[in-house]
Amino acid sequence: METGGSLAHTIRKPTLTPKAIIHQKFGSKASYKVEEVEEPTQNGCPGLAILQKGPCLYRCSLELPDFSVVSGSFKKKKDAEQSAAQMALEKLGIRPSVDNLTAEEAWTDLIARVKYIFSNEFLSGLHPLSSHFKAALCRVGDHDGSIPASVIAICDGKLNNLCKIINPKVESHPFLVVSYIMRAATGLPELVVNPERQLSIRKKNPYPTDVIESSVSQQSESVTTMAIYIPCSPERAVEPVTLNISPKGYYLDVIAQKLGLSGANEILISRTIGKASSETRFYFAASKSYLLEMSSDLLNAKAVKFGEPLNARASYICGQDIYGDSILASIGYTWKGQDLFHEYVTLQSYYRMLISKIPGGAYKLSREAILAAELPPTFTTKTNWRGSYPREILCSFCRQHWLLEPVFSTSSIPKKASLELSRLNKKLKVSESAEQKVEYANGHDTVDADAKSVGMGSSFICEVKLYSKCQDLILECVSNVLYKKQNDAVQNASLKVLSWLNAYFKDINMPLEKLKQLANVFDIKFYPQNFSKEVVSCRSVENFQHHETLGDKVPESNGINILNDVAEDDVSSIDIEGPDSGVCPSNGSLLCVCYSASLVTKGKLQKELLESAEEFEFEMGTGAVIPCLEAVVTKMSVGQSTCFYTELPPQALVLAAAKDSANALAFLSSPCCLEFSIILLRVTEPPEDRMEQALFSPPLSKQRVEYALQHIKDSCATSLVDFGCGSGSLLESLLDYPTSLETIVGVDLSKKSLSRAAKVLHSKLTMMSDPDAPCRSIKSAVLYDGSITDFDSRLCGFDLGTCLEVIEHMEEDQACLFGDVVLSYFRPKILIVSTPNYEYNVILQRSNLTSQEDDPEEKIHSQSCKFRNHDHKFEWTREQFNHWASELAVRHNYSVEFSGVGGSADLEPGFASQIAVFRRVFQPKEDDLQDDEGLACQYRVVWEWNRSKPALTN
Ligand SMILES: C[S@@+](CC[C@H](N)C(=O)[O-])C[C@H]1O[C@@H](n2cnc3c(N)ncnc32)[C@H](O)[C@@H]1O
Ligand SMILES: [Mg+2]
Repeated sequence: METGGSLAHTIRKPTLTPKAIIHQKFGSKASYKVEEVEEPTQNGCPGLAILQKGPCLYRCSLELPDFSVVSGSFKKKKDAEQSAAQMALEKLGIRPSVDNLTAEEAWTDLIARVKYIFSNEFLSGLHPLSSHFKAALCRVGDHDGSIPASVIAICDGKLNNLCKIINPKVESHPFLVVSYIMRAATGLPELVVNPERQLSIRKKNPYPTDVIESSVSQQSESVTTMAIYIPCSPERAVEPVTLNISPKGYYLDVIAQKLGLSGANEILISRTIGKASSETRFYFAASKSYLLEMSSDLLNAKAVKFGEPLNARASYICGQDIYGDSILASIGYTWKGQDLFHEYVTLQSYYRMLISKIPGGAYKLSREAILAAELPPTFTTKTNWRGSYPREILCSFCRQHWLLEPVFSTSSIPKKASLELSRLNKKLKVSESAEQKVEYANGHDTVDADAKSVGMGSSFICEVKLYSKCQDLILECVSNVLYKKQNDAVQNASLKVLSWLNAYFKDINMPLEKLKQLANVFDIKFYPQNFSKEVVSCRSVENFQHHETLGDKVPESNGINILNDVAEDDVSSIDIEGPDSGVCPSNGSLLCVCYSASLVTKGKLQKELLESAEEFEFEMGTGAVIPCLEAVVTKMSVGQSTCFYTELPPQALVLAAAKDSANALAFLSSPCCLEFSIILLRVTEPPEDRMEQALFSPPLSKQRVEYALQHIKDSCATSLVDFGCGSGSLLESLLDYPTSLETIVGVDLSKKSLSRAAKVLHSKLTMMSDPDAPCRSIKSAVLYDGSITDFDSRLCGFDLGTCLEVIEHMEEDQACLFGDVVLSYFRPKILIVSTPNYEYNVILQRSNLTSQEDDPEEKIHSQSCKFRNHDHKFEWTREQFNHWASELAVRHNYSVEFSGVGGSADLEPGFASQIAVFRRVFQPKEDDLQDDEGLACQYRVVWEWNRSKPALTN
């Protein structure tokens, strides 16, 4: 025997203290603070208000970029520090560097542990492993306590840790633990390792009868559970199997039998899949040559070579190499008691495990909308995000792929440190914008890093790093975007990593170059070698990434119009049922739909429901659902319903969604497609509108209308043009009041909004045709499709121009361009421009927070505020707005006055909506206007109404 002998030349495993590991990982970013704690002594004096002084103890708080920990109390400062570091390591998921054992000591401990496991004392105790012994002892005539070594390997954490000290390769080759256990048992005189019995170990002498009688209480009922058989050959289908375990049977024997083996002793068992508490594992035949490995050098024991080929599907799900045919089952003994725990593993759960390996799949599962949901490319707001948060998904991804917990480091940049900031800006990748401005992500929640315009509070950037269990860096993501909230920075950085990983998994054969390019897009730097070693454990996997379109393309004549892409024309052909309620989705609004997705054969003869939801919420315009669904709902208003067809998604998704996998599989054998039926139940306006309605009476939008109305009255205006009229809310409201207006015009570039505006204006104008209607003065109304930064001579020289809550929806340079175009070419007598006052957001948010969110973290950051609507490209402070408007007025010979609605000018922080009223200083001659520009007709009339001939004009 050469047990232990080969360790004589052992090199001491360098053992790092927790503090040293923290230092390696965080350097100066880890800050320790030790404080004295005076713990009151317990010598008891009830009612005494003066604390008794006890011995002086120390407590250490360790602050890391992403979190902090506080140690317990220690007599020595350095112990407190080490303890805090240890706590931090545990939080980071870094395995404690155990008890600083050398490999040699660990080997001695391991032998002792194996010996203990076979003791009488262990059998009568409560341990998942002793439950195995008890069950195995019940096998007819098997009183020698024979047990598979692989069971010991999976059930005993202590042994596993010791093996890792002996040989770190155990981390990536967990089956080596079996070899070490076998070898330890071989050296113990009281145990028998019988090569005939493969990987089993038994006691030389049976347990004493009294010990068996006192500890073994037979399971009284038989257990039936479902498992999945995954053949090694990818050509053979994955199938459900039933495991029947009789009261006298040992479940591992039953599994072995299903695998065509003689008994439990021939089985190898994988580590658990999914949650740490799960009992879901793979079972497969141990290689006959397994024992041969035992003769090799203890320290350098190699991964065992298996005779059978790799089972690609099983290995992919497990993240550990599985050989030959295998069974996936969720069964075993736990710490909770001696009863056998079991759960059904169905075909559906198999496919769910398969898709959960991929970030996009994990997201779909968290939304319980496998066929409808997509992982959005950007994190918008906590209130609008549905499903697991990106950070959560990333953490579970790392667990699934056997990596360390991701390490997040956020840094905050205080507003005062403007110098710092601009320096940092230069270091960061700067967007195309000419100014030194950090790129906006999705236009909201990010901070304009231009030092002058940083509002309040500080801003955050976040860096994420993924490490292998051996602490090799796999990838890092350093985002160049500043966020006002720490959480947003973390979520967005996580999402970048997830998006990149997702793209990779969807196209696993992507050339390295392309993968690198994609990484650049997501601000990711990855280390291809480490990445492929850890994440790409198995390349040849079926299903999720392969888009298997079953059957042929459908001939149109089948009456099924399949939405292949989401081009406007494609979607416009679908039939929408129900009256138009006028309540329509817009980007940023939260939609609630009721939907069902079914497999239908292409002749529409048969249908199988796959997935349905009575209420499914998503944020519009963020890519949170499959593109077809998003495109279709833009055509709908609340209360309407529709039905559309898409090509089949990858088979794994269909089967993960299907409740009845057998039926779904039967369907998939003939050409079919997916049918979605949807009803649009609700549209919740973006937060801006929600806040405006909730906090102002009358609502801010109404106050803006009234403000414009006052100017119409004061100036006796006869013509009005509403720049960026949207759905025509201002124009429509004006019709409710008697005014001097004769011509009203609206311009917008959203066709959808314009058609809505046309509908409401048309019905109101025709309904109000009686001579007493308030709007009887109106002679004509026109809606134009065009951009307000372009000039159109038909809108020249109007009495009044309005541009309400529009400029902030344009890029800042476009807003400035609009200012110049409108005052130099259109030249209305009066122009009213409104836009949010950024400084007012604190107030909106505060009320919003107390009413909507109870997240303490949010509250802490309530001082730092975001834009009101994620479609906003900027929001100005009063100073910025005044600056823009005053300079503009001077340039074009206008005067300007400032005002607003919501709040008051005299009370900080001013109005909620700030307004500039420009007045033309001199009257140009009619000719001047025309001559300057000639007849430019850049806008397209989309709707027109004339009182004289209303019927002719639309
Ligand atoms: C928040 S809505 C305001 C609508 C309306 N003024 C109101 O107060 O209800 C902003 C509108 O500006 C429009 N818009 C943005 N940029 C535009 C441009 N360059 N030309 C025309 N309209 C534009 C959008 O289509 C949208 O309808
Ligand atoms: Mg707005």
